Amino acid sequence: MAKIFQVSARAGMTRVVEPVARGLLRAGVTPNAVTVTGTVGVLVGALGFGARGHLVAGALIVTVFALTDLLDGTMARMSGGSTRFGAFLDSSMDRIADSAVFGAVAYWLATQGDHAGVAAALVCLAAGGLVSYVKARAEGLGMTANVGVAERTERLLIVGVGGLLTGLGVDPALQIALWLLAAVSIFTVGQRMVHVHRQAQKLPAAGGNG
Ligand SMILES: CCCCCCCC/C=C\CCCCCCCC(=O)OC[C@H](COP(=O)(O)O[C@@H]1[C@H](O)[C@H](OP(=O)(O)O)[C@@H](O)[C@H](O)[C@H]1O)OC(=O)CCCCCCC/C=C\CCCCCCCC
Ligand SMILES: Nc1ccn([C@@H]2O[C@H](COP(=O)(O)O)[C@@H](O)[C@H]2O)c(=O)n1
Ligand SMILES: [Mg+2]
Ligand SMILES: [Mg+2]
Repeated sequence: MAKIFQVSARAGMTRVVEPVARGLLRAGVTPNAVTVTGTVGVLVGALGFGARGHLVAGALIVTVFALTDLLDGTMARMSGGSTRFGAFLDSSMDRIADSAVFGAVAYWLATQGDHAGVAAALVCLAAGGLVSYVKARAEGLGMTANVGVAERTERLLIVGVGGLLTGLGVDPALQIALWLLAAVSIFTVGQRMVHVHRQAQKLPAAGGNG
């Protein structure tokens, strides 16, 4: 279901993303520059606006710059230059951006004295990081873990809608979104671990490596 949403959302964005990607390449911009710029933009939106309680502005800025994540890979593929370093940079920058988003939300809730909300944001931060770690570790061991109800796009959308609604005065939308996200993120860790376990059972035993 989550995969169907991602694939169709991505297909819908292609018409916008491809001409922009072509234009940027023509202007001499590199995919890595887009990856880094997108992350800096998310940091500004999350830490500069979201953390200070400007939730609507924060959510909108984060959305615009998070969407540039679709551009870098498209540019790399168009220029025939998808690189290992680019893939590493893209994933690493995603973790920095996600940490800033949930760190900003936790910080803002702390300034409001909402300790339960802070706890929910921290669970989202840790569980979201685990979702990605499990996949990275599985891929490092030659398996896959590209499954789960709460992949990155879904996680950003849930916190984004919650932040936007709370920013517009619909309380406690952000807190509800965070607890929901904490639950589905933990569930996704489980889904990925089961997926990896099934693959590992069919493979010969590894020598060492933890
Ligand atoms: C303002 C909020 C209101 C909500 C309005 C939403 C408007 C947004 C409009 C449309 C949504 C478009 C959806 C885009 C669909 C993209 C589908 C897709 O395939 O995305 C994949 C893409 C690239 O992924 P990568 O392969 O580069 O990344 C991988 C991924 O990170 C993996 O993560 P994992 O699943 O494992 O955790 C990694 O494992 C892997 O290493 C890595 O390579 O992903 C994206 O492009 C992300 C798209 C982001 C979509 C942005 C939506 C943002 C919405 C709200 C954010 C607001 C945040 C709120 C801040 C609040 C501050 C108070
Ligand atoms: N700077 C970059 C960014 C990405 N790539 C390649 O694209 C893949 C990710 O594509 P998305 O459209 O999902 O961002 C990534 O795995 C790399 O192969 C790149 O080469 N350089
Ligand atoms: Mg990308
Ligand atoms: Mg990315």
